[in-house]
Amino acid sequence: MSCGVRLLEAGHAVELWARELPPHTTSDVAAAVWYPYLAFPQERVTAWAARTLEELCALAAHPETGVRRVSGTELLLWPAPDPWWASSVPGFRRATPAELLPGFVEGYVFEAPVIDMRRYLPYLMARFRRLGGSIVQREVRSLDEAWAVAPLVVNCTGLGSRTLLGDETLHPIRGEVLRVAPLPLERFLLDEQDEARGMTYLIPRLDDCILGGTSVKGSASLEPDPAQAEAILARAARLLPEGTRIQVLQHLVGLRPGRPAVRLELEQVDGRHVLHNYGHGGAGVTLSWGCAEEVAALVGQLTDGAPHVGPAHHPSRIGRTHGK
Ligand SMILES: Cc1cc2nc3c(=O)[nH]c(=O)nc-3n(C[C@H](O)[C@H](O)[C@H](O)COP(=O)(O)OP(=O)(O)OC[C@H]3O[C@@H](n4cnc5c(N)ncnc54)[C@H](O)[C@@H]3O)c2cc1C
Repeated sequence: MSCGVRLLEAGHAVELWARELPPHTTSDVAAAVWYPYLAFPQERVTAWAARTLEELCALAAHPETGVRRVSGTELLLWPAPDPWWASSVPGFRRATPAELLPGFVEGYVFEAPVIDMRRYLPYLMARFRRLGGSIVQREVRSLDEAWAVAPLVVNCTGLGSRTLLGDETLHPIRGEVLRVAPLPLERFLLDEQDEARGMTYLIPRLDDCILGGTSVKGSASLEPDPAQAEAILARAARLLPEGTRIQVLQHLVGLRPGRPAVRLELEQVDGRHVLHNYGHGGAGVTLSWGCAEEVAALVGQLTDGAPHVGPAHHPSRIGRTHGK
């Protein structure tokens, strides 16, 4: 959706094809807080994440986008150096002892965009349509279907590329979160260091709170696991004032598109072009605008940078997003 918006803004004709639409995509399940997690390689991810951070902060000025800037703390059970993405986050600092909860020895304090996907995805779809883009719900079984109607395809099918392209480096990383009624919590809290215990995140939003989470590589089941819900609740309770009542509203499961490296590259097949943009792991929202802008720049280079303003006689399809 971000690619579609940027391509339309650059004057390309864009039609988006998707097998599932919100609220039925992986992106709908995202927690979603800006945080580079399980996405590689570090250098490209840092640049995409930094650019996306700027864009999300700008969107946070408009409440209808569902994006809000929230401060929070990542709690550490044992000392650790600054995370590699720290330099992307203005105001990143170490927690003072008063900001730590019992049992934690250190922490990072930072402000990050929190994106309420139930609001954000409809906002993006409306923005995409207002710019002249069209959305068609359909499955693509082979890129030939898209090339049949457009010279250039942008492939943003996430985990779908495993079947579509036979990309076996792409794998599901199953994640579960709970959407719960608002909690007495103004800041987000992250506690992800102890892998054996499992990661914990509490993300307050305007009218609910997201509790997470899990991360199981290779598991492709979308069935909510009640035992995981109990475990998430127990981990969250440790970070909340004693006796806090938690009312679960929804149990969500999604499959992160894991890959050793995000695939953002142009491929030429028998003289036809496809621009891949998939494999964003646990950070698809965090990298979205940075990647979209790189895609738009590559499309610009392919089309000699010439904007394609006005009605397209032969609109090109860009993968899930199509453009010219
Ligand atoms: C529990 C959980 C928590 C997460 N939390 C965060 C977070 O806090 N921050 C963050 O940045 N990220 C988070 N993520 C990761 C994030 O959700 C993903 O990285 C992101 O959703 C990937 O986006 P995408 O557009 O590539 O894939 P998707 O959202 O899966 O979209 C792919 C689209 O392609 C379509 N498609 C696939 N195959 C085909 C086909 N053959 N034909 C036609 N259409 C097709 C699908 O129907 C869908 O519309 C989380 C994920 C999970 C599961």
